[in-house]
Amino acid sequence: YDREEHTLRELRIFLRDMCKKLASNKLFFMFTKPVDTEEVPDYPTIIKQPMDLETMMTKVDFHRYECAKDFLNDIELICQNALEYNPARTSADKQIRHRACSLRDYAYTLIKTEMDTDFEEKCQEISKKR
Ligand SMILES: CC(=O)c1nc(NC(=O)[C@H]2CNCCN2)sc1-c1cc(O)cc(O)c1
Repeated sequence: YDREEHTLRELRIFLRDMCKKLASNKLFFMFTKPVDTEEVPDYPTIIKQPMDLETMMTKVDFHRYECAKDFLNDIELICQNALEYNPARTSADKQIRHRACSLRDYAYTLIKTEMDTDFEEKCQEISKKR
């Protein structure tokens, strides 16, 4: 099996583990599933590109991520969406913004500490060529 496909398979295994770790943290439960537009009808009028951890797990399976950077871009999207949808100075909005920033920092740190730098560089090289 060619070396590049082996590298990308290893990346998918790593990213599924990242998704699982993030989604299993109670702090991030509100980011684990798509926002329910029945419950929150004004959400799609404000947030044009929704993202959540379950959708990210599906994207891993559909080979939509070729490097950790692409994965972290979607984490960034989850975070930005929450900051945009919860701008108020109320404690409710502040807490959700804090959770969103924690998700972002936790994901970056997890990847930085658990992923080999050379491996990510190899993935980015493959991604650039495709
Ligand atoms: C993820 C997110 O951005 C989100 N933001 C919310 N904001 C509010 O409820 C603020 C908005 N300003 C006025 C006071 N309420 S609720 C919510 C959410 C929580 C869940 O448990 C599941 C879910 O799908 C979405």
